[in-house]
Amino acid sequence: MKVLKFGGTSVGTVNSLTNVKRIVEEIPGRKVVVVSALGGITDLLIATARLAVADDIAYLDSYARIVERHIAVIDGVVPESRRDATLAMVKMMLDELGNIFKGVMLLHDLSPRALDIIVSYGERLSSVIVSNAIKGATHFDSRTFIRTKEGPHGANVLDSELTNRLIEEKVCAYEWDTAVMGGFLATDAKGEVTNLGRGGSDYTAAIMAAALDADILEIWTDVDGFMTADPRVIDTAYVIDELTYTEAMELCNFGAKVIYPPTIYPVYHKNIPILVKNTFNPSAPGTRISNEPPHRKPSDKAIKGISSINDTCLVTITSLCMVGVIGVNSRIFNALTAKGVSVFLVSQAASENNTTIAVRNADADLAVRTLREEFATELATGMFNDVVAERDLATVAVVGENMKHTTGLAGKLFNTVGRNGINVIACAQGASETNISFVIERKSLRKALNVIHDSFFLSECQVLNLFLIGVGNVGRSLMQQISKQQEKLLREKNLRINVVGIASSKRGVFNRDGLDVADWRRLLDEEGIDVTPDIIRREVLNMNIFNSVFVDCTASADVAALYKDLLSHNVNVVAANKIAASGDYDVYKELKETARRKDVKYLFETNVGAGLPIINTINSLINSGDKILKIEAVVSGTLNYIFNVLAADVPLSRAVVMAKEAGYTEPDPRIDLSGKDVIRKLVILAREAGYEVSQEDVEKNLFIPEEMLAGEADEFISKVASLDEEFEKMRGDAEAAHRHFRFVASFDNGHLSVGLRSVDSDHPFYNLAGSNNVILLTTDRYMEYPMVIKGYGAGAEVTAAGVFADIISIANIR
Ligand SMILES: NC(=O)C1=CN([C@@H]2O[C@H](COP(=O)(O)OP(=O)(O)OC[C@H]3O[C@@H](n4cnc5c(N)ncnc54)[C@H](O)[C@@H]3O)[C@@H](O)[C@H]2O)C=CC1
Ligand SMILES: N[C@@H](CC=O)C(=O)O
Repeated sequence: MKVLKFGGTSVGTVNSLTNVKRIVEEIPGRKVVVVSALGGITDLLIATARLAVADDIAYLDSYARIVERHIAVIDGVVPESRRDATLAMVKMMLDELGNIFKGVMLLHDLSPRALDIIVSYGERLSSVIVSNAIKGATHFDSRTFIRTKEGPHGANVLDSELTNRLIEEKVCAYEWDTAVMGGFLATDAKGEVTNLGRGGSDYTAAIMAAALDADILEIWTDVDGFMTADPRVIDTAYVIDELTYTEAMELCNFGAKVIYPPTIYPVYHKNIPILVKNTFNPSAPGTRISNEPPHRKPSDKAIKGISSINDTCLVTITSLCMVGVIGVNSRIFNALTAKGVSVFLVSQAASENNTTIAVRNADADLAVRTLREEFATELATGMFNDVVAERDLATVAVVGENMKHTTGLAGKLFNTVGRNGINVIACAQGASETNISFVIERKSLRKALNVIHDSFFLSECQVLNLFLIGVGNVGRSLMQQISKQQEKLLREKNLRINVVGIASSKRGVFNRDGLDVADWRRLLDEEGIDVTPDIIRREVLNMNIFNSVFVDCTASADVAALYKDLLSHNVNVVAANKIAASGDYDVYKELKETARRKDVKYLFETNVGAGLPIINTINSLINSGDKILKIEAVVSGTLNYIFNVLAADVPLSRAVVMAKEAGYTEPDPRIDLSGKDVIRKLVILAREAGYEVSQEDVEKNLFIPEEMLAGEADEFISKVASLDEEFEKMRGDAEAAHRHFRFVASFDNGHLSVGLRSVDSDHPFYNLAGSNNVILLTTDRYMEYPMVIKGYGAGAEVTAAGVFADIISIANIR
């Protein structure tokens, strides 16, 4: 036999009721159908009662809506043959209800008992309608067999013994094929109407399933089953196919509202499985909850789901005198129990110096007052410190039976949230190891849920959330590459590149759900806001999104100045911009140190040699114990290109324009022509090789007169033309002598220099075409034959590819 429970959304409309009718009528054999009130009716009943007691005549309109809703569904789902009889029954109940509202208004009295009676009409009405809608169904009035008694703090609790006996007498004793009854409803020993609490229809169904030894309890709702996390917060959350009773209990005790927590106890004792199904998608398999799901494998994910409470206050009691004193915790809990304060998390360090409890924000004042009263003497004598409450927090619970004995799980969990800048304020893990709960600031809840979901492979993919700053040559190329590669990375590497921010120097567009990079121009124009670097910083930090990467494709010092703050807030930084890595040494060190401390990345591989693997190679050599003794390099794509294209008919001024058009130069080409770009790169190389050097330490042998560099960038090209003749002569002489000009950077025995050199055909720099770069690294291990890295050293495509590689390296994919 099956017991099926249909919630308010399932019986809320003619359409959904039609589904219910179909689902039930297709089931062969005996079944019990438990229904909630029509969706929204319980709230409407309460609201109408409140209007009535407040003497507000608007209660009549509200009551009329209740009447209309019920009549409409009868018209829509009850077969014609039973429609009049059903209407008559329902109208009689609605008239009674109308009279009760009238009484409430006249008496100005809405006692809890009256309210219980009023809300009971929801299920009484819906069950009569459903029983008449379903072919061959028999209606049972659950008030006659679900019995409550008074529990702690005057609450109604199930009298299970009596209820089971009454079910035998009032239900089992009769012949029926389909029994339909209202959930939630009950009566007490005096015959007064009571109920099983909000959500109690699930509980009624579980009680029936246990009493009747059903084969299965089916909870029909409006979702496909238990999800790995709240899908409103995590768009990659998915339905869990199987859960144990413990896992389901842990999840729904802690925020997942799929089933009412007490539902699990009665069926758990009888080992009756629960199947959570979607009335609106009956073919979906749903979630099966049982003692030992048949398909569970040891290789299953350790974490089955995550749930959370967005409403937490931590109350802490501290004293150095608590150590070893027996009974402090017992006093805390007894005092709170006496006041009906529910505690859902407890944390006490082994030092016993303090006990922290988590309560709902609404209970916080009462909890603090209660504990201050309980420990009044200790507080007065200063033995105990004042009781403190920290509000506006959230609790996250990760749940899974496979967590048991999965070594390193808690470590990974806290590391993951910590790397994303989320501070864990309190935590608790029971020895059963099926739940790790921790408390964080409420504003970090979304980020925490996402990052846990992402990192524990509950999500089908890893996510990197990118802010792309700078939409010039490199930035645009990067967007094209991302747009082209996004789908493949997702498909083959389970890596989702989610661009959540794009900014030019003037406009920025930000959206945590992701932006279409292919459409960046329109997005900036139509949906963008005016930005400055400080606004960009605010947008990034306010979004507070997990696994975030700030990608700087500008040459702006103001943008580079944001890195420290971003890294401090656990935002990874990938920079094509060389300003930070080559500027003030202390800043460079601090950025690296901050990244290390915050366990995020500060990557700038493209700062030297664009897409060539130079910085990573130096890092690998150093980390494996090598020592860089000497660096000789041609690292200006622009200058190398210029010296390669100079010809009788291509003067210097033309070559500079060509380099700019090819996308090799810095936004301001004077940075290249003045040698500054090479100086920056040499400093970065030496620093990465472990030397504390600055741009001032570089000996400069430059070829553009200082005075030509003054003024505006645009004027520079026309000024350069005055050097054309001199350069043509130099070029002619070099050609005649079979020599090539190269602008060489050198680090040798601690000495840094840059300068123009002419090299002959024996020199390794002689054959260096186009904008190519070459780096010779002489190290302890590469002494006789230096390591050579050579290839394209500038250009939007290769640089963007290098930036992209830095970004991807932040994700843990292979
Ligand atoms: N082009 C190349 O071959 C290589 C370039 N790089 C570096 O990449 C960076 C970008 O170079 P390109 O794309 O060639 O230059 P670009 O001039 O084409 O692009 C820079 C972009 O940054 C924007 N920008 C400036 N200030 C900004 C701000 N405050 N906020 C947002 N955007 C801002 C500019 O409007 C411009 O669109 C530079 O730092 C350069 O040194 C590094 C390696 C190679
Ligand atoms: N302007 C630079 C670009 C790469 O860093 C160059 O010419 O090398």
